[in-house]
Amino acid sequence: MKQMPTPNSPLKIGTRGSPLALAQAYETRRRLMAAHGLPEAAFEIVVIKTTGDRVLDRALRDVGGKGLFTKEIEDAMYAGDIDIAVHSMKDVPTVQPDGLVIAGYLPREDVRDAFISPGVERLADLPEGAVVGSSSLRRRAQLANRRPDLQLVEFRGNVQTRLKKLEDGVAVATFLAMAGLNRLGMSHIARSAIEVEEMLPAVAQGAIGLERRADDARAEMLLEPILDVPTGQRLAAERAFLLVLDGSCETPIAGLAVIEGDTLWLRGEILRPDGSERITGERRAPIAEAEALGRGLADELLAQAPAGFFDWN
Ligand SMILES: NCc1[nH]cc(CCC(=O)O)c1CC(=O)O
Repeated sequence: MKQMPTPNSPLKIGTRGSPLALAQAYETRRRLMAAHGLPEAAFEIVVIKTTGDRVLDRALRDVGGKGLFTKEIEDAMYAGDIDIAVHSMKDVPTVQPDGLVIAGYLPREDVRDAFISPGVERLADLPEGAVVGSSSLRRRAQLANRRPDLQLVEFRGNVQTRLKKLEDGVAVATFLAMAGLNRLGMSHIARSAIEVEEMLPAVAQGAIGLERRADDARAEMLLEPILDVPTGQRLAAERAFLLVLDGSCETPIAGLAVIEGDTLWLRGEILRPDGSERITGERRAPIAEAEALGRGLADELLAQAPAGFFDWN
């Protein structure tokens, strides 16, 4: 007998409370309802506040530690307060906590970064010395590398806060993931999408992961029909790459795998935090060798990086 959720015993879906996190949880619920022909009441959305949500006054890399957006959610999963957790995979550490597994992923959204500016159409059109806002270490390093003339200022907060800063002239442009904008129905605020050849995205950008307890047979059965296999293959290569480099969302590492027939094509990049140096590479391998592909490319890049490459200087 399959154990389907009922209004008396709904499947509890844990998420952060940000508008993007909620949109991702609703999308997950919508897909589960459609896949199983179940009513909305079979799924309960439970909002959890994380350290990353509480700390708004500092750049997150100064708070320290990994998983600033995931730890409290995982604790709720252990406690049984939630059954599955919906994550932006870009923010999920590569080392999985004991007893929890990423069951798989929803179909991946646009992987590109968005260029957002009231007055400038494209990244390449920014005038000499322009002030741009970003708190992402990856984007800052990539911009400093490509355009050493630009002035970088810290930009945190939600989309509205950032747009207000642009309106107030604090900076002439900023950057967000296209995926988040699309999921929020806000793609119109992107002035243009930045092609991946111009700015390689973060590992796992645009991918939503679904986590569950390793021994939860009901959650496993319910999630199975909504998981996207190609996204899983791409993420396997990208996350293996990231694991070797020991990075997280807050290190200057970029990586993107795409599928070409039965082959995975992985591009990767590491930068000095100040953008003064960039090491790139690419490799192809059969899909079945996704993890070896990721590790191999990471080793190749690390072999070219002098000691202290990731240190601040
Ligand atoms: N680090 C925050 C974060 N985590 C995931 C997304 C966007 C959505 C995604 O990549 O799936 C964002 C914001 C951003 O980079 O604009």
